[in-house]
Amino acid sequence: MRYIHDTDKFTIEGATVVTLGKFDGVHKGHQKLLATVRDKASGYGAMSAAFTFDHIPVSLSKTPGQSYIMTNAERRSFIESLGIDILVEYPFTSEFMNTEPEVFVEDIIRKSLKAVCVVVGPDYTFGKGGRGNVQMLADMADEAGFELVVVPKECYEEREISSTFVREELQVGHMETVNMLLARPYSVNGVIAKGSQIGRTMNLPTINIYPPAGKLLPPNGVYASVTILGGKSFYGVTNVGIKPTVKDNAEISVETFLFDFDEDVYGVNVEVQLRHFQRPEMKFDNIEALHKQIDADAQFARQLFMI
Ligand SMILES: Cc1cc2nc3c(=O)[nH]c(=O)nc-3n(C[C@H](O)[C@H](O)[C@H](O)COP(=O)(O)O)c2cc1C
Ligand SMILES: Nc1ncnc2c1ncn2[C@@H]1O[C@H](COP(=O)(O)OP(=O)(O)OP(=O)(O)O)[C@@H](O)[C@H]1O
Repeated sequence: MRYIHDTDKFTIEGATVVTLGKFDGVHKGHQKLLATVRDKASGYGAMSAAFTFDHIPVSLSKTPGQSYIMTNAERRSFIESLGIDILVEYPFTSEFMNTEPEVFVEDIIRKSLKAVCVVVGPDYTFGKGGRGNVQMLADMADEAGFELVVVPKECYEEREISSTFVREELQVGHMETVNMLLARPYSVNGVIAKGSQIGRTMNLPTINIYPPAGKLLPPNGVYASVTILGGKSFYGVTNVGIKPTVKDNAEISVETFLFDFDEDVYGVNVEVQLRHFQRPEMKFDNIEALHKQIDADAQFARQLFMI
């Protein structure tokens, strides 16, 4: 996949079929758009492209101080896995925010992207003050030389799927719903760090990762999880939180006890998929009480996974 970023000047040799938006989480609705882009691109013999932004300023987001379902690196790698040829991560500057929608269509969609087909949802808006919309795209399509495809909204239980919907469910730990909306498991990716090694003394070897800043996490607590490590999947149980029983700092870690696994793995990249919320994180009176609870957590997760 060609990855265009950190520049507002780019040219693409040849035509594209493009979809545009924020694509946080790349949920089921986004995936439908991207699948349409791929189909249309093969019909046109053009390249498939997604146009998004490096970041949306917090002041503009619907939820102030908002974090994101996916980091840019996660979004990029998932979009690549969907077989998209070009990803543009455009700098979201104040100059860009003030671009009139007609100028956006002319400069970006027509000249830079050389779009022969534009695929969006019915509520797509763009340009200064969000004045550009699907009607405007339809009015400009002939002259600008592209076909406009408007994909109907994908719904879940009668509500339109959106990144906002995913965030709401994630923040209350409804992992089954989140994973349904995302059409895949929500995951946290990171490099395995050394913990304080207390786990080993409890006969509970764990892998610790520190989620990147800006990554939206579900509530602190214990989750039945599947970890992808070295191309293999491992069932386990994961604590998201600050380990109040043993730590006095507030750094959030994602710590997983993998079932039937006993290797020293540090510095390796893993993906921890959170499948089911089991209980909130708690402060225990002593390590023994904590250990007993973790045994019960592991048993519960094993039952859930039927292993
Ligand atoms: C499944 C699981 C559940 C946990 N639950 C809690 C908890 O409720 N409260 C807490 O303080 N720590 C909890 N922890 C974190 C433990 O305190 C931690 O595993 C142990 O202290 C080892 O930490 P270390 O990796 O930094 O050595 C949990 C860990 C796991 C793997
Ligand atoms: N459920 C959906 N079905 C089909 N297309 C969708 C769906 N949700 C969003 N889209 C389209 O995907 C593109 C990118 O959407 P974008 O990420 O900007 O918004 P969103 O997913 O609705 O999230 P937010 O809640 O932040 O507004 C837009 O063209 C939008 O219309």
